[in-house]
Order: sequence, then structure tokens, then C-alpha cells
Amino acid sequence: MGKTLFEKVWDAHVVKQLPDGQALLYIDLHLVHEVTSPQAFAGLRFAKRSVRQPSQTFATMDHNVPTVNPTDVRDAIAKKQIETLMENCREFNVSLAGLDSPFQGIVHVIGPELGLTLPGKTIVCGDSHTSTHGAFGALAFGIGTSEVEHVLATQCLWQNKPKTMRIRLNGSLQPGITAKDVILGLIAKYGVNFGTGYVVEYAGTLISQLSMEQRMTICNMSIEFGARAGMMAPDETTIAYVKGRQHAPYGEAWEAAVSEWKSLVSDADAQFDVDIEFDVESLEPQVTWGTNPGMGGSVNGVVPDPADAATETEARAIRQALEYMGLEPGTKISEIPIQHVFIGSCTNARIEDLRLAAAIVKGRKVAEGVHAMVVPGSKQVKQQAEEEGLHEVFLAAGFEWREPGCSMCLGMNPDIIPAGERSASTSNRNFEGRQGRGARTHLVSPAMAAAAAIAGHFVDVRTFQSEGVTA
Ligand SMILES: CC(C)[C@H](C(=O)O)[C@@H](O)C(=O)O
Ligand code: SF4
Repeated sequence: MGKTLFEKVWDAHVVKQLPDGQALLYIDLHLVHEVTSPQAFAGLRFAKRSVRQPSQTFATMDHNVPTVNPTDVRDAIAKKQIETLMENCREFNVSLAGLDSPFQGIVHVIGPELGLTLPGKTIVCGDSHTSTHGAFGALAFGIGTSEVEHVLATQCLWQNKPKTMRIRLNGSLQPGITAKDVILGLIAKYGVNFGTGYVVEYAGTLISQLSMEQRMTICNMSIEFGARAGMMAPDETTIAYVKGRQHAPYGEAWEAAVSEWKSLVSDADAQFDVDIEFDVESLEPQVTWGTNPGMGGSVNGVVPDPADAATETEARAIRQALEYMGLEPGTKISEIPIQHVFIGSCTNARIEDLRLAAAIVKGRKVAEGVHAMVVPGSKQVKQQAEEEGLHEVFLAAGFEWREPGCSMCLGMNPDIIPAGERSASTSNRNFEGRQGRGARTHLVSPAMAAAAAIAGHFVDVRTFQSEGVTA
């Protein structure tokens, strides 16, 4: 029987297999950030151990970093975490893209950008959105702090072999529809738990039509339906993206790598434990109305009525979500006013995301009473955007143009939404309190966020564009 892409990468990294099913995996790349690494390094220091493979370990700071003036860290915990990471990287000889580096940024943005993320690698990070890197055909997943310590010390990790799921994304996207709508639509249909215990391979006719940025958006949110990892087979688009990047192989090593990457596809007779098909052809722009990424639907829909729910448990969940979100059943999604727009995060703060948003914003103004900001995913994204003049488009429209970091994606830094206020956000989680205590988050694509900023409420980006609405 043939092997799946996942099995090929997994099998190539098993150092030791135990009879109970556990395997010791070799880890090719360990990404580190300031929040989940302090105790891990402290553990190493306590045990008088060193980092096993400093050259396969790479750190940056993102979660805590203030985005107005990154070096002005006022919060005591944030300051401590940032300083501790600097100290740890110095002491343990780990490369760090710190605040003074031109490569600093959100960990899941800089890995691919620097060519650290490569097809066929095993990649871990003390962060759930490590699934992002699977877009390259890497096996990439988040780990806890004790596992971070284990990987630092040994470059290996014990894992139970996950089951496999294939999700075939079939069709082409209509103009104005993006990868964000695909992943939100998929989770809205199947719920937030259907991937639990599985490594997902995204296949189907859509994938080859997507840029790496779009592929990363989909893989990034695999964790939001519980998947251990999301993967896509590398193809010409992947290879073209990786080529010439700082840490990518070159010369003869490049040729060898490329021919190896070409074998990273699921064999025709490979078996998946679960097979799903999702047609993207008729997908509409998605907006979440609730407090998990599965509570969403088309911008042309309405807020659901708990009375229509299939089960009492579901009705209760909807009721609770609507109460937190301050929404009434039956309200048109397009009539929900917003006060904040956040274009950023490891889901949607890459150059293409900013280009898409800027194309909507160009020549228009942010609606009165709306606070809108763009937070590029990395210093390199910021620089590229500025070279293209995107920052001027945003600034002229009334957006703020910030320094890279996780920012408003989560309330761990000064970028917080006040209680009771509502945001259109390109991030990946809309949990209660995610963007600040009492803050109400609606997840959307960058194009939809940009359109909402101009209109002051949600609006179908397709009609918005064709009508040239300036609100
Ligand atoms: C802080 C970190 C542990 C966390 C994660 O693992 O995902 C964060 O990045 C998030 O998005 O919630
Ligand atoms: S941008 Fe958001 S989701 Fe991504 S790593 Fe930072 S906090 Fe987590």
C-alpha cells in the first residue's frame, strides 16, 4: 500500500519506535518565541544541559512586542519575557531575530520568509499555529513548554502517531473570495472539533491555484478545528517561493533538495482514515458571528436563532455566544456596525494579504468612528509593503500603520479592544476575551476587513468593489 505525504515525512524522522505506538521523532527545526520558552531554558540551566542543535533552533519575539514603539515595553511580564529570551539566546547560542533585527516578526511569518521552513521538515514551536508551516509539505505542529525543553535538550520528541484525514478542496474561488473564506467556511460547516487526533492533508483542485500566502492561511487555521497539523504537498509554487531565501539550500544541495521534495506527495493508493470533500466554487465571503471560529457563515446571511438549533446543547452555545457578542437573532450580518478593524496576525499579515486589503482601501476613507490598523507580520513584510507604497494607501485612508508583532490578535500587548466594542479582524480566534476583556471579535479575510473599515459595517466585498461604494 502507498504512503500519504504525512507518512512519508513521519517515517523519515522516526529515531525509535516503541511497541506501544509511541515514536521518537527527529525535529529538523525548532522555532522559539518569548512566551513559551522561559521555563524551558530555565529547565536546561537547572539540569546543566545545553541546546542540542543551536543551528536548528531559531528564536524571535512577537506576542508581547508593542507595535507603536517596540522597544518601549512597559508591561513588567512582557519586559521580563523579552529580556529573558535575549539572555537565553545569548547563553545557549541560539539565533534570535530580536527587536533590532530586520528579520523580526511573528514566528510563523518569519520561518517561511527566511527559508527556514522547507518541504519535508519536521517543525515544532511552543505555539499552536505552528500548523502554518505545513503549507510547504512540512510536518509542523505546536508543542507545550515541557516539550520545548525536551526538544531544546535532545532535538527529538516523543509522539503518538496521529490518524490521517484528507480534505479535498475542489473548484475555483470566485473573485473576492480568499483562502480565509475557505478555511472559515470549512470550519463553519464541520465544526471546531472534527480534526481532533488527525493530521490533515489539504488536496483537491484548488490547492495548485493558491499562492503560498493563501496556502499558509488555510494551514494556519487547521488547529482551529482541532487538527494536529495541516499539510499540503509541495509543488512548483512552493519551490519558486523557497528558492533564493536566506536559509534555503543552494547550488547542488538545492537540486538535490528539489528532487527529494518532488517525492513528497501522497501515493495514488495511499489510504486516509477519513476523506472529506469541500466544494469552494459557490463560497461566499465569510464572517463569524460567535465565539469560536466555527460560528460563522456568509456575509449575506443573518445571525442565527438558537430556537432553530438542532439540539439543546447547540441552542445553549448559540445563546451564550450571542449574549457575549451583543447580537440579536435574525440581524443581517451586513448590518452589524464595527468600531475596530485589525489587519494582521500569522493568519493574514503577509505581503499578499496587505496587497489585497490595500486594493480595496485605495482612494477611500475609513468610516467615521472606526479605528483601523494594519500590523505587518514581519519587518520584511513591512519593508516590502513600504517599497510598494501600500503604507501610503492605508495612511491616506486613515489606517494606522504599525510595527510587526502579534498585536491585536491576542490581548498580550498594548493593542487591546475595549469591552463591548466590536472588531473585524483578520486573525484566527474569536474566543471570549481574545482581543481584550469583553471585546467582540468577528473573523474575516483581509479584503472583508478592509471593506468593513470603509463602510463601518460588514459588507460583501464583491458588491462593494463593483459599486465603488465609498460609504
Ligand atoms: C501564546 C501562545 C502559547 C498561543 C498559542 O499557542 O497559540 C498564541 O500564539 C495564540 O495564538 O493563542
Ligand atoms: S499572531 Fe496570533 S495566532 Fe499567531 S502566534 Fe501570534 S498570537 Fe498566536
